[in-house]
Amino acid sequence: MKTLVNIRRDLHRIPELGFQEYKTQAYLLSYLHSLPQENIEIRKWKTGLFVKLNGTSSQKMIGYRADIDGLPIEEETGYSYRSVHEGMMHACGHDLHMTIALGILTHFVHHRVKNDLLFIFQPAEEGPGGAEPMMHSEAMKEWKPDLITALHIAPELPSGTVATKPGLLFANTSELFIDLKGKGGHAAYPHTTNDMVVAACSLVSQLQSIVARNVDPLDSAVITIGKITGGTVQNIIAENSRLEGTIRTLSTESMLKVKERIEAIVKGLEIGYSCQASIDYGAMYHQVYNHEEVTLEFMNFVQEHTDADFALSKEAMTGEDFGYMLADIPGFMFWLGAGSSFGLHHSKLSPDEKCMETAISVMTKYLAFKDDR
Ligand SMILES: CC(=O)N[C@@H](CCC[C@H](N)C(=O)O)C(=O)O
Repeated sequence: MKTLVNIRRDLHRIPELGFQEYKTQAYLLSYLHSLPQENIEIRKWKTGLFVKLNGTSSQKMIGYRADIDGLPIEEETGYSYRSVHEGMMHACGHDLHMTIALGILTHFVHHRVKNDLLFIFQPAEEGPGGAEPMMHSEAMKEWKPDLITALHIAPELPSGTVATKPGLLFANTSELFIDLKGKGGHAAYPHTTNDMVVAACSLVSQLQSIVARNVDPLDSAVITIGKITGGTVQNIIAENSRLEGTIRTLSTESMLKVKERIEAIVKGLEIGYSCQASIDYGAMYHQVYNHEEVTLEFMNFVQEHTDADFALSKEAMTGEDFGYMLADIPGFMFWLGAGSSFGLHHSKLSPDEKCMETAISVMTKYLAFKDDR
């Protein structure tokens, strides 16, 4: 049997983007098939999996979700087990999330509980979002959990720390794609063109004013443009440019306000730069809202019945489509400290693998505790 560390490293080597997690799914299936099969039911869903462990005398179904996709980042960790997929990396800890889920699942294959347990290996968390369509799947309709939980690694917290809070944990998100089309031409004749590199630069600056001047400072919002492309070569004025980004807000009102302002600014840009613009909001994620009672129970449980250090979280501007699951099923998400000096979405993210043992110990104890409640 492989160790958890070996499993994590195997998965780390093969990061795949959303809905392309074929090798990952095959790896997970091969591991699951190596376990005693008597009480396991497995259903594939696109590149994800639903894995049900049948309880001994089930009254309830408890769900545990792990996301499985990687990011389009060229890894720079220097690990001997670094990604073998060029330009892709598990830079958000989903390799650890999957390994932890397998660790919990394996424990309960050998130590059965009364409740049914549903492990959800979900594709495309980074985009375009697997949780919402998974919620509408046949498997989820038949195996809908009564309670659902998930974790996310937190590189900035000491390894093994468990952190969460009742209520709002993660922001509402919307992707943002803006395409600009003007008039290209010779670099030496700017007066005959409408330069879309200049328009894109101006737009990025104008977008900054929305959070600074249109959103209530006590109701946080973020607009990040993570990628700009435009033009063809150094001595041609660009006819096209494209901005790619994301919007984060703590309230839905602010999300609407931000979008309204983006649309007004883009209209102004069209007039000012004699160009055409189009806006696409891509994937939007529901906020992650932890159900009060069950989250408080978990927080007390961690402090009273486990060796893990507990910290009370603040809201974060990260997004997570697990929010869609929590919108329909009671439950909670928590951060798991992973002690890395490089953060999420960084090419050198190096989580401490020992945090996986803590998570498995906390969750196996907690799920056994929930068996009588
Ligand atoms: C935990 C985490 O980092 N999640 C991602 C989710 C991204 C959603 C979507 N692609 C977007 O950019 O809005 C995050 O960036 O917070």
